[in-house]
Amino acid sequence: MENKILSVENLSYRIGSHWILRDVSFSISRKEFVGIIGPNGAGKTTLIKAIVGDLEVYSGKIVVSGKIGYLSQNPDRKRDFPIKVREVAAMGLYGDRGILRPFRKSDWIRVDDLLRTVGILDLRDRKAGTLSGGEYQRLMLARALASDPDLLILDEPEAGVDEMGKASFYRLLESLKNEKSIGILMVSHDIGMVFDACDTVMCINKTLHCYNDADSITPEELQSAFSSDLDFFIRSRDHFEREHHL
Ligand SMILES: Nc1ncnc2c1ncn2[C@@H]1O[C@H](COP(=O)(O)OP(=O)(O)OP(=O)(O)O)[C@@H](O)[C@H]1O
Repeated sequence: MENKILSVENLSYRIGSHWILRDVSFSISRKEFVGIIGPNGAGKTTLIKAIVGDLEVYSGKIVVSGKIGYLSQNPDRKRDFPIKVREVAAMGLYGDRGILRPFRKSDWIRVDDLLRTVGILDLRDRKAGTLSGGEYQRLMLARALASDPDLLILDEPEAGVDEMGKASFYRLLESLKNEKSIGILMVSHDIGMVFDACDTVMCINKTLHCYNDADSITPEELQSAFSSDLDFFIRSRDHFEREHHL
């Protein structure tokens, strides 16, 4: 498909004799928001690492058609580091495919545009370490957007963010997806938000247990993925029943 920006075929990864991922295949298109759910230790972060190029040896094939913007799990955050919000966002313009020359005025205008897009332009001169969890998350998003990615990957972006903050962050992702015509792949433990915000939900537990429209996934499919995490399964089932008025 022309719109496809990520294709993963038969991805397997093991450490010694222990399989972390087995035969995982899926693809993502532009304007598709995919949520990855699964119990602790299911291999979600490992899958992301393989896609962003942080795993050295795996079997299978991963094809990315374009650039990736990546928000890692628990980004390193030093409260006393004296660097401004604007400067942190500007770092996204450097890197492999970024600029390698001194900053120009037009670059700062671009940085301010990004901060405006994520809703924190008024904080641009604050020290990054003084931001709240939700504000910092938006700053990381601005930095990831700086390279104009085709695929945005987020690993548990909701850590330390309250319910209102999460909901508005997911709305922001939804609008970015359409405005910039990007694909989004997000790992999350917030099952309710994933079912509400994502177009497609992927349940993983070493293997792919389901990969379908958020509206079509059944409790049985969730149970097969979450059999080792009963609490997570019950939350998923409760959400499903609420959504389908059972
Ligand atoms: N470098 C490593 N050495 C040994 N085991 C590892 C290594 N990296 C990951 N693992 C194991 O691989 C499995 C999958 O880890 P991964 O971090 O991908 O899970 P996850 O689904 O993201 O979990 P969580 O929801 O808890 O963040 C876990 O059992 C983990 O302990």
